Amino acid sequence: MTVGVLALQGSFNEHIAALRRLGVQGIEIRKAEQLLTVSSLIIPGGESTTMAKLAEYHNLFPALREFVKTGKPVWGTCAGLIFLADRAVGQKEGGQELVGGLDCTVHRNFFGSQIQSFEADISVPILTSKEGGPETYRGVFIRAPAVLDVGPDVEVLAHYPVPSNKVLYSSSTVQIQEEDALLETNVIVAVKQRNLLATAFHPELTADTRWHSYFMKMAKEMEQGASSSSGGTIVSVGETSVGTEQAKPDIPIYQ
Ligand SMILES: NC(=O)CC[C@H](N)C(=O)O
Repeated sequence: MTVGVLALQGSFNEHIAALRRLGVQGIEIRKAEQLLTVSSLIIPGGESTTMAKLAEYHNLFPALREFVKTGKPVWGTCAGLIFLADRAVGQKEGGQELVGGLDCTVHRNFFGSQIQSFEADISVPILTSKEGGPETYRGVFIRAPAVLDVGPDVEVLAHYPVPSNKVLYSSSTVQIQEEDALLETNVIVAVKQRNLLATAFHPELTADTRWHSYFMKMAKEMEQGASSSSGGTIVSVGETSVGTEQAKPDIPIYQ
């Protein structure tokens, strides 16, 4: 089982380092044909308009769509979430191309501008039940998007409660109401739809590798489901493997 990391722009090195801490080798993907060499893919955070322009320039969109369509596991973080969404609002003038496949609408900069970036502990029951560890996960939200609505096949994995009077955008599911000013709105920040996983925050910038481990297990389960003859092997770096003791991080990360 080999993991590709789209390496056009953004935090692809940090994802590769997080995978390495789990003993998994991440392969940088810059060309369409390289997608044929990996069985799962991570689309990192960064700046989605720039990333889309680069993907367009390198004619990557058809191959990325094909990868998603064939049911291979893909995880989009932040800008990667925007890439995977079927619908996006708050885009720059002229819009931007999306890979799509994930039946949801995202708001590109839901939480505001770069200076409104923040960190918060979010409750992710599925992560705790599958990976153990603390009840909450430290989410790093950098000019983060959010999911405004989801289709029937999309599972919501995490919400971030925002005081309703701070919600900058309203839609059918995310609404601001004067009388609700002191109430909280549960904004969707992590979702899963069959082979697709998406988070509005940046797990690759924390020391906690549970999201990467969760994605690896999801990929492994899907691969085993797809081919009962082979369970797939993780390309290991050093002697560690998924779920074993973590090696010392080799890049600066938020603790
Ligand atoms: N940290 C991120 O990936 C930010 C994404 C950003 N909101 C965008 O439009 O691309």
